[in-house]
Amino acid sequence: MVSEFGPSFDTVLVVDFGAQYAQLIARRVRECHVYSEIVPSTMPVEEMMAKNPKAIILSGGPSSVYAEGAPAVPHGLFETGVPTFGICYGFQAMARELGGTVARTGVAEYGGTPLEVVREGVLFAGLPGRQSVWMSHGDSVAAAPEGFEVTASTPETPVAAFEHPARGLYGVQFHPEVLHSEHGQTVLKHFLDAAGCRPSWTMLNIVEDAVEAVRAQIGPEGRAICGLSGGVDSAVAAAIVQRAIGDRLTCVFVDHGLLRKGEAEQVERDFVAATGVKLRVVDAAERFLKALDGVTDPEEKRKIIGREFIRVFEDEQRAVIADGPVDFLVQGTLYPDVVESGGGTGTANIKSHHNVGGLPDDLQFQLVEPLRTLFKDEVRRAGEELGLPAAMVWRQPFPGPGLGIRIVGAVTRERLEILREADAIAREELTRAGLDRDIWQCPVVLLADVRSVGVQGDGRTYGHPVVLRPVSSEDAMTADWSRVPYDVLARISTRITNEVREVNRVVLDVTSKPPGTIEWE
Ligand SMILES: Nc1ncnc2c1ncn2[C@@H]1O[C@H](COP(=O)(O)OP(=O)(O)OP(=O)(O)O)[C@@H](O)[C@H]1O
Ligand SMILES: O=c1[nH]c(=O)c2[nH+]cn([C@@H]3O[C@H](COP(=O)(O)O)[C@@H](O)[C@H]3O)c2[nH]1
Ligand SMILES: NC(=O)CC[C@H](N)C(=O)O
Ligand SMILES: [Mg+2]
Repeated sequence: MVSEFGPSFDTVLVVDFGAQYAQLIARRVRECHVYSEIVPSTMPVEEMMAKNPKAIILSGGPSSVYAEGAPAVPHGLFETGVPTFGICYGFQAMARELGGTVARTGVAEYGGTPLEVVREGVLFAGLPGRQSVWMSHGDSVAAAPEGFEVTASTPETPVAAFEHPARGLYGVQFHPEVLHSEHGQTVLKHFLDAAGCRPSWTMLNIVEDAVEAVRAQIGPEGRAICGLSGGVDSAVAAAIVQRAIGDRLTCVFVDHGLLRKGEAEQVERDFVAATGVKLRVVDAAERFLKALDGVTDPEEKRKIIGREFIRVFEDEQRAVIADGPVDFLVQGTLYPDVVESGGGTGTANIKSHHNVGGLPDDLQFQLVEPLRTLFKDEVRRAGEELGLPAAMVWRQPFPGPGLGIRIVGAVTRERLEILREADAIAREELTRAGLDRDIWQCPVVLLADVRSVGVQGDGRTYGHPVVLRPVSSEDAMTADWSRVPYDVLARISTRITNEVREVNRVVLDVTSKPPGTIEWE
């Protein structure tokens, strides 16, 4: 914003090399009260300079810097004199561009890694000499460019951070934007301070902006239906749209047969009570299970579920048409759904979220997605502002494709029943132990095509394992496995093997994200 007295806040550009975390970097900058926006790495430097950036951050990315077609540092960027901070791929790209060397050393680092600060310099000023950082890389900087000082290393990566303060250039191999990097936010803040960014930007009221935007998109006569799942994202999206267009909104809850025990009843009861919104409940189990018959490939499952959702919404579109045509479909899509579905610039497709990458090509609706640039915790804050009940705002996420992507193997009614029982026990025990808020979510996964031998009641069993996947996370982009107390795990295991006949083994998933994702499919 520029007034006659000059700009009131500074802008930081995040140059996106196809990172999983570009939006997260932008958000961390906004948390420092500095305005930030993401630009593609293909944007010409002149266009970037037109935005008058006070600082630039080069993001991570999936490519290898020397690979054919790898995104390059925008031509002429380092000649602009704008202070620049490279992260992971951005760090490697900076090193390479300025005459250092990058190599595939054969040793990758994923997840929590101990970092040793060898010189505080600007980035690590006042921070502990040893700290844990979050890594996700296969390439490494073998030699820093001339004039740069190496400031940190890890056991596998001798050059884990470098800087050239006189030129305003800084870089780290780790991901400071990820909360699991102990002092990441401080490192970022040190860069912003060094670049002279003033902490003068405060977030505009997300909710009011969103209501206005929805009103403008749908217009004074338009009607919408909203896919409502009982989860927080669709609840907040529905509340925003309800504010914008009132009773021209109809919510549709789809029971696809892949829900958890008691879920359909609970959503129907609690949601209407809390919001007073018009709700239609559709029993579509038959059609989803038929479409999924024999399908084992995760992406195929996701695409089928995404398509069937839309077909149900189209049926509903016809069913409520009496009040006037319905052209808009509201979804509680969040930024991570978009990123993981490969929706960023050059971002890899990790999995097609049913509501993004799983949508059919012949979609008859215009999508209304008021939360598309936000993260879960921002959505929760919006929900609180909208006055939604705490139980709804703090509900653990549950994926739209439901138990369909928690059965490794084909989905059948019998397998769903087994998983539903095991899942209900795990949820009950975690709630009883008071862990609901500590744990982001705890998928229970049925390894339907795996069998193992057990001994129960002195007899041999040949049953299936289930996996417990409790994770802690801030926004599902990264996660760590939750350290659930052993006695709680023991109770869950005993109860599941006692009460669910087909399951004779319970295993715990102790993988962070990355490298694992939260759901198994
Ligand atoms: N059973 C369902 N019926 C109707 N729409 C659904 C259903 N499940 C998911 N959706 C739609 O897909 C969107 C994405 O699902 P997702 O699970 O990411 O969000 P959510 O269920 O609203 O929140 P949460 O992430 O907390 O579970 C939802 O916001 C909603 O619009
Ligand atoms: O609505 C959804 N539709 C989907 O297709 C989908 N896939 C994963 N998830 C949820 O997203 C978060 C991140 O999950 P992953 O680490 O498995 O990608 C976790 O919270 C997952 O439960 C989905 N939600
Ligand atoms: N997260 C990243 O930016 C990874 C950078 C690069 N692709 C590597 O593997 O080293
Ligand atoms: Mg959900």
